[in-house]
Amino acid sequence: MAERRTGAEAAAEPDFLSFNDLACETVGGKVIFATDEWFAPAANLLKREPPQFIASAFTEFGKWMDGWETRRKRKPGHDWCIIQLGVPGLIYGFDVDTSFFTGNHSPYVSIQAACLEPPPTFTLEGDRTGMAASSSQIAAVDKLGSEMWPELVCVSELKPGYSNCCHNYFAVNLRHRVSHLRLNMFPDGGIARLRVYGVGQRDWSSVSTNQDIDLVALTNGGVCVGYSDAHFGHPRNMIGLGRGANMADGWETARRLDRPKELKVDQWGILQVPGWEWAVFRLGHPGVISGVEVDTNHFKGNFPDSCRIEACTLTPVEEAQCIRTKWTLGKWQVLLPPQKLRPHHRHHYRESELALAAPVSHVRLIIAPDGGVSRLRLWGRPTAVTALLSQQKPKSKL
Ligand SMILES: NC(=O)NC(NC(N)=O)C(=O)[O-]
Repeated sequence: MAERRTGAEAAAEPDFLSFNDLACETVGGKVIFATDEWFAPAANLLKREPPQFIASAFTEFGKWMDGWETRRKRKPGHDWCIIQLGVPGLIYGFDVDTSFFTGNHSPYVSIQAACLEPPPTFTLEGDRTGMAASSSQIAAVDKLGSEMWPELVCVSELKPGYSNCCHNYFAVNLRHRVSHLRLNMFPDGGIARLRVYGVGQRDWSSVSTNQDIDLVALTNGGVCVGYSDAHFGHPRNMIGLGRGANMADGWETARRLDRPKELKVDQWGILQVPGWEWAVFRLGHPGVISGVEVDTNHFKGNFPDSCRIEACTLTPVEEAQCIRTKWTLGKWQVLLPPQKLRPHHRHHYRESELALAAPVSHVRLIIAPDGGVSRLRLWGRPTAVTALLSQQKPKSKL
């Protein structure tokens, strides 16, 4: 479902919301332990879809709620759960979303983190509504010592889930790889979603430099670091796992208002328009790109007329400067020259169609004039970072 936001809402949002949700069920995130799931199971915390409320929905345990909701505690202690991230990595911030929990939201939370190698093997299965942790689950989870994990969010008050204030954002400063979280609610109550915004960190030592890999995939550490418009869908959706589930699982901009009243095309059939939309990604690892896929899956009446891709190499300091200046600076070179696009179609571009054969660290997808793209795949080989110091040369003049 598309999340439609007002300009004021977007302006109040922290920068870390552009990063990937490392805990989402669609990237393999799962809840492996929860003390109590009486009213609604903890697995709901990681659902991709925005929370919903169905006034008439009840279960045999109480009101059906789209989140994690425990029973009103009548004994000492508090409720907590352990979440295994789908993509281990660096965490920049959280959104503890209490949507629709009013009168039953958790008043306080804290979040602790650890990097567990190898990950614990226990898991929760099936519909857990009405359940509580069994003694064998408690014995298994006790071995993790999660009570002592470092705190990323100290005990903090939550706002109830009224539509204008249901997001509780927490920025994180720790720069260590995290694979597991412990979410504590004090003392009990409900939380609709936990979004864990960060950048995946994979172990590149196991990847051969002769192996083609999708360098921009979120599972490989790719991340969106800027965009012009995300009205109906955020560009980070394009680097998610597998094919897009629906239109909401892609990048979709608003219709541009500067489109001419009467449209004209050039000799290659590409629309002549004054404006375009763009999204910039940092690759999970710098590399030479030898194959591109632009997938307009589900975008049938709203696919872009054309796209092109540019690339460059940036140091972290240069990237920070570009972000500060909203990407008005840059040293972009053409990777994929303008291409006419088709609706609901996977477009593949081979090495011979690409214009750059040097290692790059960042790419910019440009669509004209506007529209939706479901997935962007950039196949290539990771290069040693030292290779980036060699000069980038365009393959041919375009
Ligand atoms: N009406 C309610 O939501 N009550 C209870 N919660 C659910 N889900 O039934 C509660 O006491 O927190």
